[in-house]
Amino acid sequence: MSQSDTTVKKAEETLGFQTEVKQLLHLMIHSLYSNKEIFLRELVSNASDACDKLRFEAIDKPELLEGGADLEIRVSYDKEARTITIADNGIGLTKAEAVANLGTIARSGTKEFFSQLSGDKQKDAQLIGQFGVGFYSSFIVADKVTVVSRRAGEPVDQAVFWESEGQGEFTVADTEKAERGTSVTLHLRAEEDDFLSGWKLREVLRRYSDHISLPVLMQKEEYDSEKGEQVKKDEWETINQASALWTRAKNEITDEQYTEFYKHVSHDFEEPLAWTHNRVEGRSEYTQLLYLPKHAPFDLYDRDARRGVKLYVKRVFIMDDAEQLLPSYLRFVRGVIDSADLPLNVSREILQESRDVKSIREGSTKRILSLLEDLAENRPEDYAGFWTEFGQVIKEGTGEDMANQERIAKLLRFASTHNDDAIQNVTLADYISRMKEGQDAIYYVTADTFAAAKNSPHLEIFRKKGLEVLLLSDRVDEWMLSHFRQFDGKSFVSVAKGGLDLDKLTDEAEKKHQEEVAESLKPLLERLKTSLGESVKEVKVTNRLVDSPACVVVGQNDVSPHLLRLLKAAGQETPDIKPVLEINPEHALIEKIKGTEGDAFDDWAHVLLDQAMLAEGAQIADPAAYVKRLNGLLLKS
Ligand SMILES: Nc1ncnc2c1ncn2[C@@H]1O[C@H](COP(=O)(O)OP(=O)(O)OP(=O)(O)O)[C@@H](O)[C@H]1O
Repeated sequence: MSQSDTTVKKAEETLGFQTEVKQLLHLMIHSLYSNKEIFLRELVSNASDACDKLRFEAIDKPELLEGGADLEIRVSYDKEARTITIADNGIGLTKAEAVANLGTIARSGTKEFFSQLSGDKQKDAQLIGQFGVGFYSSFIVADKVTVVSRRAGEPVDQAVFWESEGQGEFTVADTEKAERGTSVTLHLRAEEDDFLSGWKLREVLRRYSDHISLPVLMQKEEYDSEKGEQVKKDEWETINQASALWTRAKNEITDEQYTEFYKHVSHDFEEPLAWTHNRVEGRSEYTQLLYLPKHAPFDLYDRDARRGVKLYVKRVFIMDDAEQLLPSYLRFVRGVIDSADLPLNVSREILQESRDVKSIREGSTKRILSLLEDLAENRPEDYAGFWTEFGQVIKEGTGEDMANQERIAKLLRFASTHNDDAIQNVTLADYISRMKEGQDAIYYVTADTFAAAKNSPHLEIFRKKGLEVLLLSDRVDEWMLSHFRQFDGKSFVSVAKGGLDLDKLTDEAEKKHQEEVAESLKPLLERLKTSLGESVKEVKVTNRLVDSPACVVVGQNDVSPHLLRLLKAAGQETPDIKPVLEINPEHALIEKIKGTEGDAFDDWAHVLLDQAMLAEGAQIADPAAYVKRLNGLLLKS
């Protein structure tokens, strides 16, 4: 007889799953079948979290322990009924919590997650893994799941019964439960008999629960020669090490255990990229076990996303997502920090002001930076993968963490004209080692896209002179450069701003020639300014162009056009900055314009300006007028 048949049930009602749950269930059953064992990891992980939560709540309310402080997880199976049960004596669920937590997904990033699914099983399995499968993974092997739970502190008859076949709906009812905590029973699908074996369950559970600090128990078994099979005994035995992984000595922990622990704390499906495990003594005493994930979560840029690491105080779980323990630009780091100094009743507010937390944050930041430096140095391919996933967030660190700015700067990777492709793999040290004699600045161009940066007319003279330019097209770049002005004594200089001083890189004969040309073009410059009026601040001759007839630049201290566009897109007020039009005296079009008069000259002047704006990636004030003028000129030529 199965559990649901024997349980007292009152006020039974049937409710529908949230649409997203239905979608997730369907996808999971189809995509994760080859990883079906993970349901055990997820359920044991939930049971362990539930015990952690109880231990924490019991600090203030010891009565919640109801006299039983030994927290544990029991796993059993029933061959006849074809069920597996995972039971914990943790915090438990009320009926309302069961309906909310086991019927919906209320998580940031849910929408992005569903929009990224492709229908390709392997890719989707990867994505689902990153998203976190949790409790619902039970349905990979079960065609019915029954949960009976009582929240710690509630009376025996205030327990909840929850059951579902994982299709569209679930049933909830009031019931009774003598022991506090949660018991999850899986009614296995016909083809899942493998799991109905003490040997098989032990094998999988050892792998998935060895890092958990709570004991995981199973009934002892003995071979009965009369029956010719294993028989269960009344005695239970602990099948895992049951000591918190981070408290063990490094040399006693295998990579597999580190990896499993990561999956437990991060809810990630994949292996971590790297980790660092240290016991820190001195001003502040704590243990840190911190991991770098391989892939960025969906909600890396979501303000409400969960971030941060788990905080323990003397091995007692205190809170998830303790974001104060690491700076925001390291928000992707997962793991555990166990402090020996903080009080057990520490709150998020206290964390914000605590000196111990400050020293933990500083220490942990340094450890992560060392881990990244080590990765960059010794596992460059892995670092390249890391950079693709998290590089933009690391760039935030240049402004957020001034104390470590130099170390962060060395971790940065850029695209540049040296390779001319979008892969960000140039370090600032690489750039500096290739600087030309007389060059004292690090040149860069910012644009909305890599293509716009790479094809910017501002780069022409740099390409001609063989000067390398960083090609910046991440949203965070402008922000970064507003905080990060120098590296190794060299300033960052935008190639798109006025006052570009290439003097030292130009020889005397060339300079003389430029001066003569500029002098001879003075009348043309004045005519252009008169024709363009208030649309431009000034018209000048430039030596920065090679193939293009003209470009627009802003003053050295003005906001760049690219930043202006970002600000506008973000709905912010923007200063009204008029560009300077710079013309290329060597270009055939400029030669041609010189000889025109009247309306034709006006048309040329405006076409020149609008083209320069377009090449910059800017919008022009009157596109229709531009097209009309251009067509007129084309017809005449
Ligand atoms: N054994 C349990 N005891 C008490 N509450 C539980 C238990 N199992 C699940 N829950 C509740 O149900 C919620 C949903 O669980 P689920 O495993 O789906 O997601 P999760 O653990 O929060 O996140 P993730 O998807 O990242 O694993 C949990 O957050 C918890 O509140």
